[in-house]
Amino acid sequence: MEKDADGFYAPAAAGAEKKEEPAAEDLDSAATDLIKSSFEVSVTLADQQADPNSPLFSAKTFEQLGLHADLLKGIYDMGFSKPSKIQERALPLLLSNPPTNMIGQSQSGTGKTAAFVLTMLSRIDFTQHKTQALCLAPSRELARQIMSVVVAMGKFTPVQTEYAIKDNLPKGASRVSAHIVVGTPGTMTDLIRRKVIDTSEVKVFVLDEADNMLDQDGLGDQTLRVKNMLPRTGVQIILFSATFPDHVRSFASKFAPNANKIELKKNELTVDNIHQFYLDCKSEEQKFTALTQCYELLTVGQSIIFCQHRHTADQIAQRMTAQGHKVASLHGAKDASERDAIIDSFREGREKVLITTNVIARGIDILQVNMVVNYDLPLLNERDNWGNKADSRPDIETYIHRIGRTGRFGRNGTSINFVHNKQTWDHMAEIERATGKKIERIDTDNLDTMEQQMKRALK
Ligand SMILES: Nc1ncnc2c1ncn2[C@@H]1O[C@H](COP(=O)(O)OP(=O)(O)OP(=O)(O)O)[C@@H](O)[C@H]1O
Repeated sequence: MEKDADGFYAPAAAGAEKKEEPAAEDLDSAATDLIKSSFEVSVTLADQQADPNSPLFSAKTFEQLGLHADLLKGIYDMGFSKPSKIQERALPLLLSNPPTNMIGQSQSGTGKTAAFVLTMLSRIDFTQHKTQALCLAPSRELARQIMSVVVAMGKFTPVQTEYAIKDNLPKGASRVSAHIVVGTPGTMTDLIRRKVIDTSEVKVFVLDEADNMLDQDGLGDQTLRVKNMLPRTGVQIILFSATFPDHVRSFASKFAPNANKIELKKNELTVDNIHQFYLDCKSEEQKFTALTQCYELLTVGQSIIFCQHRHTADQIAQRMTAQGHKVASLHGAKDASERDAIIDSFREGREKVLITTNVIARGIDILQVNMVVNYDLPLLNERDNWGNKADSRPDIETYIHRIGRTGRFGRNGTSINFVHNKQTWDHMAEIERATGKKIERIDTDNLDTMEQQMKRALK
């Protein structure tokens, strides 16, 4: 199967036909970047997959993991040659009978998607035209990406798929009989309630970004509602994430009882190939100046800039556009079709810089992204007992997921945090403590030194 420049698996021929042709100059630069990066990656990837300390290490082959021949064909067609550590450890447990629940943790970009997608595909009886696997993700962008992996891995199977995301089903659709349905919890609940999706034959229920999906302050209620509409017995529940904070862990164990567990230690939460920096700004306003100074670096590959609020993302995008830069902004206030167009265009490399909020902090896999900027550090949205906004604390999990948008599957990546006052300094120190990783200062006094320092990290 053809992989896009960024490694996104477009649904076979239909996707390829729909794609507009990029301008010739874009093609040139994309091709040069691609050749360079895939060469570097193929050299280092083999080394990393042979290093027992790497999250990409495996002692086994895909053949040894007990997968059906049609799925092996799909895997090799996607260009995978060896499993990663999480795939090697999780797949035999996931595929054994009787089916057992799984709570699986592995760092961002280490191949969790393949582990749960192969499980869904392995458990389907293709002679039955009934929905047998449901997968939930926190955003439509991630649901669409997971679907592209289902379609790519299932290319040599007769799998039928359907989305449960907003504005996607044809109006008036009365029944979905696809084997696998991937979606977001609100729409999935709605479609099951309206009996558009029949859950009576569901055998596998996957939560990607499971800690987020189970969080009682967020999507937890909706996810639980979906689970309560599934058969009481015989459903294998699979939870995956790079993070499982303590307050979610115990709920996860109740949600997926008697699960096999694969866990990370605290100091393993982030991968070493993401180089973390901070930029010392004098004020909130100086952050924007610093950002524009970094612009050349931001466009060396592709980059994602994270802001706390939608209006900040829009504002920065407007100001950068006014200065003649080509950037895109994406957040939850945009409508569904606009969101799809923006992320697809970024995946195709049409824009080099994407300014966004936490909406795409998790799961999004675009191999060409080699820099992530935390323009605002992520904050927990906490309230005190009286419902007032509590003192802000950094959101460690979101930080880990945000920086994980770069450094995918052994590639080098860089993250830059903007700090500008005592509070943001304290937040950064707390993030360093929690992840056990040092965040290095970037020297902004001398732009040349700064550029050299950053380019070294990107090599
Ligand atoms: N065995 C493999 N060999 C080569 N590439 C792989 C393999 N497994 C996964 N990949 C690639 O690695 C990248 C990251 O995989 P994936 O998106 O599944 O990571 P993840 O662990 O789910 O990350 P996150 O926590 O950010 O969601 C993808 O581009 C995927 O195609």
